[in-house]
Amino acid sequence: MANYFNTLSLRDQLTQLGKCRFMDSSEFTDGVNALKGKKIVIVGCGAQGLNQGLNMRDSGLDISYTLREAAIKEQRQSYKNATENGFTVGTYEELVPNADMVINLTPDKQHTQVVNTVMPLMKEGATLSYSHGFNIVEEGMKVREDLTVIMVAPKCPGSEVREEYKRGFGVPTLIAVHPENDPQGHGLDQAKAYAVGTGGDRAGVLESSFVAEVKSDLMGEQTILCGLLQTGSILCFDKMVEKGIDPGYASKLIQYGWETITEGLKYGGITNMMDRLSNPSKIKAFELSEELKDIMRPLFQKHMDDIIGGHFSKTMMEDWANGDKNLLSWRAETGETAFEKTPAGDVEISEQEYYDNGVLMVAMVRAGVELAFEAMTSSGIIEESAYYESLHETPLIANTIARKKLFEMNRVISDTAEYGCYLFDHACKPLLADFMKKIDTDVIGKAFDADKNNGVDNAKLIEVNTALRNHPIEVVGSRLRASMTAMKPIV
Ligand SMILES: NC(=O)C1=CN([C@@H]2O[C@H](COP(=O)(O)OP(=O)(O)OC[C@H]3O[C@@H](n4cnc5c(N)ncnc54)[C@H](OP(=O)(O)O)[C@@H]3O)[C@@H](O)[C@H]2O)C=CC1
Ligand SMILES: CC[C@](O)(C(C)=O)C(=O)O
Ligand SMILES: [Mg+2]
Ligand SMILES: [Mg+2]
Repeated sequence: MANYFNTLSLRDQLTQLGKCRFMDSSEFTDGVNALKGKKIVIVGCGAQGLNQGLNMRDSGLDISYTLREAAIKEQRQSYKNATENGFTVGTYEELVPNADMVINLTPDKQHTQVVNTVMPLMKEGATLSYSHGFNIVEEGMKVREDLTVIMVAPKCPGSEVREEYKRGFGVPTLIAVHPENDPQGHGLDQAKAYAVGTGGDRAGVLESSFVAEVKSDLMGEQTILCGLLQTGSILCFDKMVEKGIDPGYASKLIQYGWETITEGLKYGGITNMMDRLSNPSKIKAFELSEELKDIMRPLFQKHMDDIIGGHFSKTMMEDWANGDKNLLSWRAETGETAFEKTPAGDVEISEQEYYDNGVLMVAMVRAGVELAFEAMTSSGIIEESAYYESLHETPLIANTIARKKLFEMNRVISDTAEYGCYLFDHACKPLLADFMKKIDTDVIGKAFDADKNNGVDNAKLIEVNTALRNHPIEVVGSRLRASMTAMKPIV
């Protein structure tokens, strides 16, 4: 199998990378009808499998789970997830031959083996679905010609797919039909019905391509969504402790701080997040973030280049072949960091204090979101898609850190995202070493405007506000958020 993207002509690469159409809510009036009464069998019952299945069943669809035999026999967690929630569970032989749609929600590393096992059992004309296109795009999986191949990719961790659905909202979702596999021409209708089933249509659906999803998803998760939140957590915690801030306070400020400040981001973009700071703090956060952008830009660009060219997927697949040696040692290393090992203190931190005492965190979020967006859009990824993969998803990942720190984030995201997160973190920490030497508690741990820093130059403030409000991510963001009328608050 060869990297599918690299086999395309430049013209086709650009067409597929740029495929992205924000769908109007009127296109979903048929609801789940295209899948109503169809037998839908999900392979795997982990982060995405369980939560998508719960939503789709609540939306009136017929969902059951197929697991590998050992998982059923040993009653593993995936078996418990499915049976304790009242779903039918069966082996591949029992459930796949009758399925109208098979949804592959196993880890990306397993896709070639899973698809090669399941495909011969699938009935003529059935549909195979993915939630991430790695297997098709990076590994070049060829699927039987009579099968329809679609993708419904929630831009969010599985846990939040469920939480947002229960709140009456949903998560932005990319849908796509693989151009090589749409023999009956009904792939798009099925993908739309599936997105309604998970609640994705309430938050916004992009009709995209496997290629655009993979390249943007990998970029978002490696950089702003997971990589920078990990780097920022570790660096900010270590700095506060070095400067004498109580470790319990520092731990709490970071664990819950990302969630609190990015809630402002989710509602009103970077403008609103920065507006939550006092004017002197906002100017300071702006200056820090400009400096951070200059330092980190080459790293963001390298990640984008490695993703587009296939170097990232090649090296990750080498680690798969090597028994996940890097992934497992990096995971263990993360568990040993002082931030991870220091429990949040029993101290009250008000919502506003997370902003006031977290100026550096706000600066990191602004820098990371804008850099990821800029790197994606300059590589041919459309702005709407880049917005979801940077700004919109950051709060959803931050929610997982609030639950159980980096351990929880890395547990909930896919193994692919976790690998890329560590890769970025290892390159980013040394890059920020000199920058961090200059950092003191006035921008992390204490309020910047507490005593002497409480005046502003009007001209400077106007310049900062203009720069923030006119960034292209703010322009596309305010348009997209206008359609998210059912968004519900978290904190
Ligand atoms: N995690 C996330 O939030 C997101 C994930 N995605 C994508 O969704 C897909 C699923 O990822 P995710 O939910 O993280 O996966 P998980 O790691 O949470 O899911 C693991 C599930 O797959 C099963 N599984 C593992 N290995 C095999 C195998 N060899 N054969 C059959 N079943 C196997 C496990 O069952 P058992 O080991 O018990 O047999 C378990 O049920 C991926 O393509 C990912 O990129 C997309 C968006 C977000
Ligand atoms: C953030 C990573 C992700 O792409 C996701 C939750 O959307 C993943 O692969 O887990
Ligand atoms: Mg994703
Ligand atoms: Mg991903």
